[in-house]
Amino acid sequence: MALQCGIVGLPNVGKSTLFNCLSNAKAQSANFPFCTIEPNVGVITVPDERLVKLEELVKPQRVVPTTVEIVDIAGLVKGASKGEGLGNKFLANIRETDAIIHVLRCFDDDNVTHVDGSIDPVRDKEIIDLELQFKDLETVEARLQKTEKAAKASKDQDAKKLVEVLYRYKEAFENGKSARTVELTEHEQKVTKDLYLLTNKPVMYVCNVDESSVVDGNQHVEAVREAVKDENAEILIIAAKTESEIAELETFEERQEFLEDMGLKESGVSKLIRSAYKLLNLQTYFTAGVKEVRAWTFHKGFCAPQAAGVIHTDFEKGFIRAEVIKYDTFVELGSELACKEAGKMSVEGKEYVVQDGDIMHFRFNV
Ligand SMILES: Nc1ncnc2c1ncn2[C@@H]1O[C@H](COP(=O)(O)OP(=O)(O)OP(=O)(O)O)[C@@H](O)[C@H]1O
Ligand SMILES: [Mg+2]
Repeated sequence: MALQCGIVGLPNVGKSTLFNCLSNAKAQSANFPFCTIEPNVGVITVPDERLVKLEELVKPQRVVPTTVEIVDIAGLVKGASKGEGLGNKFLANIRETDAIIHVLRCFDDDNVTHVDGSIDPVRDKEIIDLELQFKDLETVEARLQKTEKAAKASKDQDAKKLVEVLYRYKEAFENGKSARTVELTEHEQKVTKDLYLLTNKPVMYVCNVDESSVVDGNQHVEAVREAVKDENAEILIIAAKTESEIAELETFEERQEFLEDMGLKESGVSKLIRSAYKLLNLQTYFTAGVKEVRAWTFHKGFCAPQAAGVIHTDFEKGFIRAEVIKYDTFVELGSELACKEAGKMSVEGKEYVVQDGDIMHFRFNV
């Protein structure tokens, strides 16, 4: 279930720099547009304080965190949807991701070229949005051509519904709006599921700023905030270049000191990883044995057997029940045994919807 977040933006806005801070794989970062051509994929550990706490309490032989995949995609330019600047290839890369981290250049630096000659993140965002919308319009029109006639002639309600939604999408794109602004009922979602529209993917924005703007932002960040205020999307302010320098420091203490000097408690990329995880609609449950304390990723809304299947398919097939302790209770009482004795371990069946932070023990039979 490896879901991916793609880092998207214009060329030279700091995507690879950000990716480098995230991953140990050093993506090539340089001051010329189109430095990245093949997408770099990083499997990135999700920082989770709960895991640290559980380690203290359980003292296991090892601790295994959960991960999220992030892909550094090449910069898109105006005309990408028409194939400009290897646009089609890069758009295909975006289509393969499950969510978008849209990086916006919010730093002034005459030494770093901007493809459009000036710093204007709102304009930049619109360029990217437009290209993605153009591509989606193409997808929608192609689908209409294929299905419209047949849908009209048939009694198939799903097909009719599909055509109706396709027209709503078309109208949105023609008005410069993204697919995610079109609200759909459950049925409508079902019939349009296989469209895989680019502008339907969840999005968050990263304002890439200079070191001095990292706490309070700057006028570019303000402009972005204003421009996306109706999107209900998260905005993170990160000084990617500075963070990439911090990432080079040897020890955790050195890195922490540097961050504190900047006025930060934790690195921007740490926040970013957690936000990416949330954007993908992922949550974590734990297993906490003396051999191993481990974080597991599941989709929000998974029932216990599905969540068990993340560990092993046998766990799902032979699922009998799950024993669940809430994280806060575990920390409060200090051990599984104490929770059991206090009657704080619940026994749950197939219908149980697993919650973020649950400490799980699965009973199964194969
Ligand atoms: N916050 C920042 N302040 C100043 N310079 C920065 C900042 N972030 C990145 N840079 C610089 O901008 C240049 C471009 O960065 P990077 O290669 O990461 O861009 P990119 O978005 O990956 O570009 P491409 O689309 O061409 O792959 C590099 O020289 C990098 O050091
Ligand atoms: Mg790059």
